[in-house]
Amino acid sequence: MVQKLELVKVLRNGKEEDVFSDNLVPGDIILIPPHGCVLQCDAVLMNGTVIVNEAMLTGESVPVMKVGLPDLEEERQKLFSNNEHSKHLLFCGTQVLQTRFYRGKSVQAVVLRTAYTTQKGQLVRSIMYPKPVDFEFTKDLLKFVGFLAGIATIGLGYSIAIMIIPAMSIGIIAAQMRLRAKQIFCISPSTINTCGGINTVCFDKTGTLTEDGLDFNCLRPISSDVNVKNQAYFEEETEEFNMQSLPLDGEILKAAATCHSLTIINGELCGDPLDFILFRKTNWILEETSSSDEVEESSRYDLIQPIVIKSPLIGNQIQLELAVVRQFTFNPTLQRMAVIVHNPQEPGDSMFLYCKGSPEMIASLCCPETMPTDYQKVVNDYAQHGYRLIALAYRHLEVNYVHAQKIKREEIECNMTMLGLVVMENRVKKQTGSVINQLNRALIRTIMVTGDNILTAVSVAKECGIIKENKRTTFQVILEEYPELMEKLVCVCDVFARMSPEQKQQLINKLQEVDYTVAMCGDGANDCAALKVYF
Ligand SMILES: Nc1ncnc2c1ncn2[C@@H]1O[C@H](COP(=O)(O)OP(=O)(O)OP(=O)(O)O)[C@@H](O)[C@H]1O
Repeated sequence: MVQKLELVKVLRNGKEEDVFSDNLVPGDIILIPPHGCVLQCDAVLMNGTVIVNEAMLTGESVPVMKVGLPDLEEERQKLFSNNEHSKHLLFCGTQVLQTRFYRGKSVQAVVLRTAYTTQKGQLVRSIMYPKPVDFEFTKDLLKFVGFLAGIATIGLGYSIAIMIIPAMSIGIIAAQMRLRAKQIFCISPSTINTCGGINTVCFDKTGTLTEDGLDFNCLRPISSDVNVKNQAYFEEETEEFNMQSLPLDGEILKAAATCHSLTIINGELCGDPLDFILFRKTNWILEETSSSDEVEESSRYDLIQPIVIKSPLIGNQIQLELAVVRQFTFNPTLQRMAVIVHNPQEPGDSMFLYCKGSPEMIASLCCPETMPTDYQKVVNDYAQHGYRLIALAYRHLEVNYVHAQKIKREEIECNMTMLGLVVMENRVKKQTGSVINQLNRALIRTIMVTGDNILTAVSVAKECGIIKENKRTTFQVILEEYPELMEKLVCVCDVFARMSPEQKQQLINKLQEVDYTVAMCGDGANDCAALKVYF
């Protein structure tokens, strides 16, 4: 049930061997085929990058990119941790869609766990043998049965006490059948009683309360013409990316075209919807080199990772080609992603870092003189109207290819130049309002837990009926500085914004500590921790 019996290529004693998947042991080095495969164990990626579909574990339909463990002395000293090294972990049952590698070297991973000890194995175990849950309801039921039994012993109704347990079981079976008729399958029947007692439901915003897709609204480029006012300033709002009309020689366009984790799978461009919309808007072209032309492409781009982004061919304009040398994938805790880009027409040690992320985070990493004085005001104006904002920044780097592969992101994601803001619209789902309304009418409290900006969150919360008035707080500050206030705040606040995955989990814990019975509703990988606490 956990793993299929398949032949897997492993490297043992320096030789390639085919072994059956049930003979894999922790420490084996597996070779991942370039055309992909379904993984039969949990493993740590050692080199190259792979695109994996983890839908069967996380429910996330967008494929994710995993990168090889960095070959750094510092990294070797660290103890392996599932959370910290999640970008290097491949899970049993997930599907590798694509691999990227250099100089014909095969992509290797070290087996970490097999069979029932894998993440999938643990999931199967928890479904087959759910933990006995000590629900309040069951406790109360036993007390009640005890009470009736007491009465029965004094001769009033022995038969009632005997009947109460079968009656409860029949009730649960009937409830299960009603749920099944609505296509709701319950793996732990005792949970049904608890669901009846739910008085709080937490919702993730993006993709749960709002649509998965986004609409591009406009671009707010920043002028670098600091001579005029000695400070950068926002240019006019524009609806198109146009190289000629954009400042800084089109750096903002290059940032939007290269700073993403999109990939081509079966001829189709796949990835994060936000990245997808932004890239599509630029009209640039993404090319992935296949294994057959890998050597030729590698030599063209000085052996860099074979992702090439080209500007569209318009009239007799020169086509610009940029190669993505390294990707620092999006991390919700860091609220940003970045890429190192090289133009093969320029010297080998001239590279650019393009970074995009939340407006607050990117602003904190930019040089102050590159920031318009009204930056916060412009951000707040859009956020108050419910727009989703992404800031873009860049920095010139003097590093060669080898150095670019080893450099730590904290070392380069600083002293950047702010390029501008991308304004996106994220519409509320049609059914959201009625669901929230239904919950409110049933006197069930609704809470929004989101990684997005507080003003955007409040605007969306108002639109879908979660709040009627502004209530704001900064979760982390209160958690660290005033832990004694936390219990009171979780009882009154209805919107929790800029929440990292760990904070979402902490919030659910806190609500449970103050005796709320909490349900969590989320769609993304950043909700997994919070979803898990509920169970
Ligand atoms: N692909 C991306 N590239 C760069 N920055 C991003 C990307 N996706 C999101 N961000 C920024 O990081 C912030 C945090 O993202 P996160 O996924 O935790 O929350 P969210 O998507 O805004 O909301 P929710 O938690 O409701 O899904 C976002 O508000 C956005 O500013």
